[in-house]
Parts: sequence; C-alpha cells; structure tokens
Amino acid sequence: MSHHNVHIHPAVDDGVKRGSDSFTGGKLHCHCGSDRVEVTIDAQCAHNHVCGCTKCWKPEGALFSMVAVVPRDKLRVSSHEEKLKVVDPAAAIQRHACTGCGVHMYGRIENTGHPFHGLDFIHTELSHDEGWAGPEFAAFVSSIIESGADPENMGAVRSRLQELGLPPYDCLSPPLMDAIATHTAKAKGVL
Ligand SMILES: N[C@@H](CCC(=O)N[C@@H](CS)C(=O)NCC(=O)O)C(=O)O
Ligand SMILES: [Zn+2]
Ligand SMILES: [Zn+2]
Repeated sequence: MSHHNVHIHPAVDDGVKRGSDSFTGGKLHCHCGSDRVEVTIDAQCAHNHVCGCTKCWKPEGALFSMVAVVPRDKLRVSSHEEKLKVVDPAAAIQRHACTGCGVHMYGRIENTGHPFHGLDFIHTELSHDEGWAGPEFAAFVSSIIESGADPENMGAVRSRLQELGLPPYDCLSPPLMDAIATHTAKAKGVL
C-alpha cells in the first residue's frame, strides 16, 4: 500500500535528504517580501525531526513542522530583529515569530533548569543553504489530531513516516526521552 497522498512536510514528501558532514551553518530568512528577518547560524544542526505538535510552526498544508536544534551561542538575529515577537511567553520554548509573515525564526529556552537549556530550535527549511542535517524521526505524532487531522487516518500517517525512514513517536525519540529523564533524575539526586 502506498501513502503518497499523506503530506507530512514539503521537505520530506519526496524523500528525506541526508545533509553534509562538512556543513558548518547558514542563514534563515522569514517569508516577508521585503525587510526579511535574517538569522545567522554558525553550526550544523542536531536532532532534526518532524514534529506534530500544535505549537511548532508548520508550512501551509503540512501535517508536521520540521525542527532541529543548535547551540544558542551559535545563533544570532542578523537582520530585522525588531519584527520578532514571542508567540507564547508562558511556553518552555520561547518561539520568536515574525510579526509580518508569522514564520517562527527560532525558539529559545530561557529556563536554566530545563533539560534542553542551551539549545535553540530552528526550521532549516527557512534556509537556502544546502547541507543541513536531515530529519531522523517523527515526534508528537498523535498531536496532529489536535490540529484537526482525522484520527481514522493515523495508520496511514504512521505507515508513511515509517516508509520515509522517520520512526513515529508520540513524544520524543527514545534517546531524547532518556536524556530528559536522566537530567530529571540527576536534578532530584537519584542518579
Ligand atoms: N499535544 C500538545 C503537545 C505540545 C508539546 O508538548 N510540544 C513539545 C514538542 S515542541 C514541547 O516540547 N513543547 C514545549 C513548548 O512548546 O514550549 C500539542 O500538540 O500542543
Ligand atoms: Zn516575515
Ligand atoms: Zn513541536
């Protein structure tokens, strides 16, 4: 059975690109026609994945966002920072969106006790630079239902993700869940 009618995300619907080992970063741009917000990143990204949650920015028509992390000290807003506004100041991830076009340019964790503090979240599809590491798994798959996806179609969605080489998880991947639990255990003093 084929699932090519299932649109996961434009960057993976024709197959997942792997990225380049020698890639050392690039620029992201928002979707505005002029005065575009520009973010400069001096690092390859890590843990790239597709995310089905309602909070991550998705391009038009996509079931998933595509999101990766970079060290926060390797990311800077290089143009039109004045256009950025935090979408939800109460969220763990402070997503900085362009007030002109709505695209999320980066997400930052300000809570120093958070397991992922020190990492910024980015959408590499906002870059024309080639070589960004490709997505490796699918996170928060069941959450697409919260954006209106048909619960009856979830089997087809998970099959398509498997076919693309993106193992589907309803939270994060096992290595990342283990990293979070390890952080929590150390904070509690049980490890
Ligand atoms: N089911 C929820 C899940 C939201 C969620 O937990 N998202 C994850 C993946 S991005 C997260 O870490 N969120 C933290 C945040 O948004 O600050 C939804 O779809 O809104
Ligand atoms: Zn914009
Ligand atoms: Zn998300």
